[in-house]
Amino acid sequence: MTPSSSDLDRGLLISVDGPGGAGKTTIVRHLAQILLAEGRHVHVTAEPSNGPIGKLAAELTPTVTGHALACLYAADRYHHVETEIKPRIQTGHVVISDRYLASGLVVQRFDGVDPVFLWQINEEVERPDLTVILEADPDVISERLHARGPHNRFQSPPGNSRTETKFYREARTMLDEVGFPVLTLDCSNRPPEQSAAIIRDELNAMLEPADSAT
Ligand SMILES: Nc1ncnc2c1ncn2[C@@H]1O[C@H](COP(=O)(O)OP(=O)(O)O)[C@@H](O)[C@H]1O
Ligand SMILES: Cc1cn([C@H]2C[C@H](O)[C@@H](COP(=O)(O)OP(=O)(O)O)O2)c(=O)[nH]c1=O
Repeated sequence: MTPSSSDLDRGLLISVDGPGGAGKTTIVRHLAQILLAEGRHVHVTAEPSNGPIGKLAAELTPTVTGHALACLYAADRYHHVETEIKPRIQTGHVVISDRYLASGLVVQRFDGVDPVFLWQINEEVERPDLTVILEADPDVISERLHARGPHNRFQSPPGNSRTETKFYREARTMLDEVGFPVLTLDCSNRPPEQSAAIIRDELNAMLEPADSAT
């Protein structure tokens, strides 16, 4: 489907979450290229953000755990929304965030934080127009992580990919309950450009009813 000119001017927030090594950063890059080629204004961002709280969260992730780290990531998310995400949405950009709310509902569970607490500290953040949750066979993820190298302490222990997939499924259930649009995408066997094209198609399908109603 070809987007209309009103689609191209509309600011949106898309988040891409999923286990470390699933392919988030790679797919975000391809999605941005596709949307830019269609004439959209695109802004790619990530969490932890580049702002002061994001930098602190990244720096403290190896040593700070549990509720304190969960609150730090949530604080970064609110600051990220106010200083970077909302201003870009307001100027008509499609903002693509490599990790966002769904990661906030999942990662700190490895430190034993209750998912209801995680929801409560995140529930006022900007609602994404589309939350993409990547899934991949845990053995495929382990291979990709092994080849790339783990980025953080949550990715090293064996079996973590399997647990993380389960946590993301539970996060999806929470997001479904509050009516957030979620696309779960298995990217075990798909090339990343194909996953990006599926996300673009989902986005266009979501925009269609809004446009035809005007
Ligand atoms: N669909 C894919 N098929 C094969 N390898 C992939 C695919 N997507 C990503 N990779 C590779 O897997 C590794 C992890 O990808 P990355 O995008 O960094 O994941 P994430 O951001 O989810 O941690 C990288 O080396 C990347 O090149
Ligand atoms: C957004 C977010 C990230 N994190 C952590 C997980 C990772 O350690 C780090 C993001 O690292 P990153 O390099 O993006 O991991 P990957 O690309 O392999 O997925 O931030 C949290 O612990 N909680 C959060 O809410």
